[in-house]
Amino acid sequence: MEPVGEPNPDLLLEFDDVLLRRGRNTLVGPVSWQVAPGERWVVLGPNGAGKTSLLRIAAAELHPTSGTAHLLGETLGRTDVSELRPRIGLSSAAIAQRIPSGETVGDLVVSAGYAVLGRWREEYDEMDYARAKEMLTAVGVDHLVDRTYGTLSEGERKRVLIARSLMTDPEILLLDEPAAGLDLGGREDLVARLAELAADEYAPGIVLITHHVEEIPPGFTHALLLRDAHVVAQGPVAEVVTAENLSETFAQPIALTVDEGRYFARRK
Ligand SMILES: Nc1ncnc2c1ncn2[C@@H]1O[C@H](COP(=O)(O)OP(=O)(O)OP(=O)(O)O)[C@@H](O)[C@H]1O
Repeated sequence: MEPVGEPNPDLLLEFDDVLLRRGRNTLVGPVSWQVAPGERWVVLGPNGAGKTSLLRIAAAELHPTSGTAHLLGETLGRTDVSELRPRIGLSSAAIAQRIPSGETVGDLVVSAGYAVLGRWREEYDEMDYARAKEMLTAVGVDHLVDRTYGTLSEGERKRVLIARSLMTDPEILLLDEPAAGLDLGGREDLVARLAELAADEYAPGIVLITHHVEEIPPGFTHALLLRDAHVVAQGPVAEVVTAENLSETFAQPIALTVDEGRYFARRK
């Protein structure tokens, strides 16, 4: 076996030749990737490119088949992931599906601090609820605190999930397609909130997955483009999100417009 290097304590994520296989399929990699504090990354790629699989490794939910994944100064496979996970904020469709529809928004956000879905046997104190309210305010849905999750619109749900993933004051925030299923207004609203979060110097490092360049919030600093499990390009967003790189990533000729920090793409 290759010797495993020590993690760099100054990085949030450090992937060295990370490869994920299931049977004969390579879902990810090999990917070498580093995310430093303060960076805001967007991971872009077509359906099936391996984005969610990559994010699940970053969330300590999957271990690489080979290569090394260091997360928050720990090495996957050598550390207790139950201690690592509260330090990682994750919002994904898989989490959303597990939420009981009768759960109130307040309880749902507060329970993140206890790494459980549903409040069931736990009792939370006022400080927890005050923090939950703060997180809901940060994404503009504090007025929904007493509503049940099942009664929320898709856009409201997405924002509540982001508030939930911020509850533990994570060192890194991982958002898997937060704008999926939103209408134009909902998307624009979410992009604006994420741009605010990106500009907040106290916000954690952020990795956001999307299929659409229109969903890249202004202020995001870096991009990684994935196609067929491979990295097409990665680095500073303006250098990476280009018509040429997008054409290669999506396997068709793409024209790109950049306007006031926003990106717009169409097929040529
Ligand atoms: N357990 C598994 N066994 C075999 N193949 C899998 C498994 N899980 C995922 N895959 C395949 O791996 C590939 C990457 O999946 P992944 O969900 O990471 O892609 P994605 O880029 O997030 O896609 P999408 O944009 O459609 O959500 C897909 O082709 C998927 O079918």
